[in-house]
Amino acid sequence: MLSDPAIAELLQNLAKLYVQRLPEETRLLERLTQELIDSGPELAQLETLRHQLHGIAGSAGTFGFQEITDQTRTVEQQVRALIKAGHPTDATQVLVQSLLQLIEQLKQAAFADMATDSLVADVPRYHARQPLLWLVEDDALQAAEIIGVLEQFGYVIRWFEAFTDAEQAAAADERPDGLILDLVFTRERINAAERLTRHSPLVRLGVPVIFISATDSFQARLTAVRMGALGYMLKPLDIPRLVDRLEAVLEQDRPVAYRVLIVEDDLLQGQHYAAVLSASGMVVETLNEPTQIMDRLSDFRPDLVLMDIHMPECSGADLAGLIRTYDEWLSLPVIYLSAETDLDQQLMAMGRGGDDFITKPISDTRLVASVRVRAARFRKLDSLMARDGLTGLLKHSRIKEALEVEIARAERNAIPLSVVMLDLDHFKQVNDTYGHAAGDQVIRAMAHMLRQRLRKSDLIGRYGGEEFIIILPDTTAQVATRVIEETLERFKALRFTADPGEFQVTFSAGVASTADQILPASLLNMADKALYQAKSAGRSRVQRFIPEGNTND
Ligand SMILES: Nc1nc2c(ncn2[C@@H]2O[C@H](COP(=O)(O)OP(=O)(O)OP(=O)(O)O)[C@@H](O)[C@H]2O)c(=O)[nH]1
Repeated sequence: MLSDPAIAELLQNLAKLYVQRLPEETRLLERLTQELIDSGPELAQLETLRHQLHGIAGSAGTFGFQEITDQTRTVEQQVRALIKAGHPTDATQVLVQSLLQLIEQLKQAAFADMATDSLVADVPRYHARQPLLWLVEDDALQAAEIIGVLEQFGYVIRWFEAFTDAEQAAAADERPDGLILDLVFTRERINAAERLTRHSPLVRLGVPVIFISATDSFQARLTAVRMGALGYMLKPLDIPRLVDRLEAVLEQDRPVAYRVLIVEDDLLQGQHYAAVLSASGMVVETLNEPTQIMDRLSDFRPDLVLMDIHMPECSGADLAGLIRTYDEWLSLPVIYLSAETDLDQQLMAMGRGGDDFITKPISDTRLVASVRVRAARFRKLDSLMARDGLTGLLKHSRIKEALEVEIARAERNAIPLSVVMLDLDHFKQVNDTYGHAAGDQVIRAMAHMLRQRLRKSDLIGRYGGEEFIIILPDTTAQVATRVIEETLERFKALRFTADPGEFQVTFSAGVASTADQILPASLLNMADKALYQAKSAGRSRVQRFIPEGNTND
C-alpha cells in the first residue's frame, strides 16, 4: 500500500505526464480542424474527430482540467449533430470556431502550472494497521490478563487505570478503534464513564464501546446501553468471547480492501484511477490488453471491474458480454467508466452485460464512493454464499476452489505453496463436558485467531465441523510450520469459561508444501496424512509432511 505522500507524488507525476502529452493531442486536433476547413465535413474524418474529442473529454477532467472537458463535450455534440445531418450545414463554421477555441485552451493548459495538490486533497485515506483499543480498568492484574490475550489476537492495547486519563487522551485528539471500559456502579464511576462516552470527542467519532462489569441486572445493562454500549461482558471475563464481540463490532467500522480490476486502454488514466482507489484502501490492478481478461479475472479475483467502453481492439460492452458467457462470473459487477454521455449508447452497453455506468471525468471522491458501494453489495452477497455462518471462513467447496486457483497461480509463477490441515483435539469431549455452545465458541476463537495471525493473502476455510484448511501462497514448509506452531502456542494458552469451569483446547495440524517436492495436486492428501501423524504422535503438535529421501530444509 502506498503511503499518502507517495500517492500525492504519483498523482502529481501522472498529471505531469498528461500535460506532456497535451501538445501531441493538440497537434492532432489542429490537423483534423485544418482538414475540416480545407475539404469540408467528410464522414470518416468527422468520426475520427469525434473519437479524438471523446478521449479528451474523458481524460482532461481526471487530471484537473474540468473546463476543457466541458468545452470538449460541447464540441463533441456539434460534431455528432453534423454526422447526423449527413451534409455540410452552417453549423460547420460554428464547429470550426469552437475547435479553434478548444485548441487555444489546450495550448494554455499545456503551459499551466498545475495545482495538482487539489487532485489529491479529497482522496479518502486509509492506513492498514492493527486495531488500537483503549482499556480502562483499575485492576492491574485483570488488565494484564486482558492485554495479554488481546495481543495474541493481534490487537494493540493502551491501558488507562482511570477514566480521567482516557479523557485527557481523548481531549488530545487521540483516536482508538474501540473502547473497553470496566464499569463499576458507583455514582462517581458512572459519571466518569459518562463523561468519556457521552461528552468526549470520541462520541462524535462514533468509537464503539464495550463494557465489562461484575454486575448483571436490567438496570446495569440499561445504563450501559444509554452510554452507547455495543457489548456488555460479565466478569469473570471470557476473553475469547470478548474477542468475538470485538470482531463483530469493529468489522462494521473497518475499511474493506475491495479488489478492483480496471480495464482501460489509456495508460495514464488507468494509473490515475488505480492510484485514487489504492489510496482509499482498495487493491487495484489495471489491464490494458483486453484479450487477457479471463486470465486476469481468475488470477486476481476482483470484487468489481471498472471497464472503459471505447477501446481500439474490442469494446468494453463486448468484453462485458464475453465475461458473462462464463457462469462463474455471472454476478461479478461490471461498471462502465466512460466518457459516453449518449443515453442510448449507455443502455446498449448495459444490455451487453454491464451493471452500471459512471461518466468520465468523475471526481476522485465520487469514484471511490461509487466503487465502494457496489463492491460492498457484491461482497455481501458473495459472502453469504461462500462463507460459513459460524466462523465467517470459506465453506468447504469454496476453499477447495480457492486451492485450485492458488495451485495454478503457484505453478504459473513458479512460487512455493503450502497447505495446512488443522483439527481441534478431543473436541467431542469439549462438547460432551461443556456443551455445544461452548464448543461453538472454541471454533469461533480458532477462526478469529487464524484470521488475526495470518496474512490477508492467506486463505482459511472451515473444511468440516472442527477441521480447518489454510492455504499459504508463496510460503515454504518451514515458514508455514513455524506460523502454525506459533498459533498453537497462543491458542492453547487461551482459557474458555463455561459450566462447569474453565478449560483449554489444543489442536493438531499437518503441513504440506510444494517446496518439499510434493506435487500440487497431492498437497491436500499429504497435509491430511501429516495431520494423522500429528494426532497419532500425541496431538497438540504441527507435523510437516516430508516425502522419503527429501532433504530440503
Ligand atoms: N460445538 C460444535 N461441535 C461440532 C461442530 N462440528 C462438529 N462438532 C463436533 O466435533 C466433534 C469431533 O469429534 P471427533 O471427530 O470424534 O474428534 P475429536 O473428539 O476432536 O478427537 P480427535 O480429532 O481425535 O482429537 C464431534 O463431537 C462433533 O459433534 C460444531 O459446529 N460445533
